[in-house]
Amino acid sequence: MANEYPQVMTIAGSDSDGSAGMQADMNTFFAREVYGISVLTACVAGNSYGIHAAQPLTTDFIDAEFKAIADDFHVLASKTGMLTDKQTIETVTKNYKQYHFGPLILDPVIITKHGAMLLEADAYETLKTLLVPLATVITPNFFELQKLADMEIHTDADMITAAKKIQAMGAKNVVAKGAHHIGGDLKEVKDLLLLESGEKVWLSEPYHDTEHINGTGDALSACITAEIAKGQSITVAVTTAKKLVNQAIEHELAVGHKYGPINIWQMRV
Ligand SMILES: Nc1ncnc2c1ncn2[C@@H]1O[C@H](COP(=O)(O)OP(=O)(O)O)[C@@H](O)[C@H]1O
Ligand SMILES: Cc1ncc(COP(=O)(O)OP(=O)(O)O)c(N)n1
Repeated sequence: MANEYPQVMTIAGSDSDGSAGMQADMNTFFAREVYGISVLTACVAGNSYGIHAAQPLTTDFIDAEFKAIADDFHVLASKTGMLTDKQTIETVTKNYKQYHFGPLILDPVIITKHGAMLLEADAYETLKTLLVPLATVITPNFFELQKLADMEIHTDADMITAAKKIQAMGAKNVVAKGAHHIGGDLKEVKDLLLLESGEKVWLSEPYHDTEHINGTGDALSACITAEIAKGQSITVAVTTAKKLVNQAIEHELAVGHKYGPINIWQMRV
């Protein structure tokens, strides 16, 4: 029977090494047993050593992808990834408002953990004003949190202040990642979930000392998207994603010669 299987969508760039971007999103959707649909925004040429080149797709082509999906599928939840520039953000916003693609999980990809910039600096304001207000969940990493909230973060209290600032921009629920960058204790990795109600939940998992952590942010936001599409609450979806990404980091996958991917097969259980 048509349209019975949970369908989710990623609006993201392709990462040629398979570790991050659309590839990580689709692998995560598969692992979490939802059907993944994709709007490709850009292509990245890279490998485990880093990113070599990036090419955005035209806005006309992105429009055509959205239309094709809207004409045929019943998307229950969606997520964003790499959006490159102002024009792409404007196009994504226009399409998101025009069609029905369910709750938006906004992964505000600005920079990878190895320092590659995936969003042009003059697009940060556009991201804040157009897409942040549409987000049911936003998942900034430590750098993105500071950029979006326009403040430095040194303490847990700063994390909370920054998350509240992003909520004030219109995002309903904020997952502020990477509190382990604060202080020297690397036994655990802590993220803050600031819920729409104002409740704060600290999510903690063991820290793993490995270089194979490409795509963690993508897998986390894709897993949240999948769990929400399956009907889970925000708290359960985020807690499940945090636990499963941790499992995928713990059982690392050795492919490539430098910074490898996480092991998304571990996210099936
Ligand atoms: N070395 C690590 N060990 C355990 N968890 C980690 C490690 N590095 C990142 N994480 C977790 O992976 C998730 C994604 O966070 P992060 O890597 O900061 O995002 P991004 O990929 O967007 O930069 C977070 O839940 C974070 O706590
Ligand atoms: C095409 C593409 N999109 C996103 C990323 C970054 O992925 P993310 O999981 O947010 O960050 P890292 O864990 O890879 O730092 C990417 N590399 N390529």
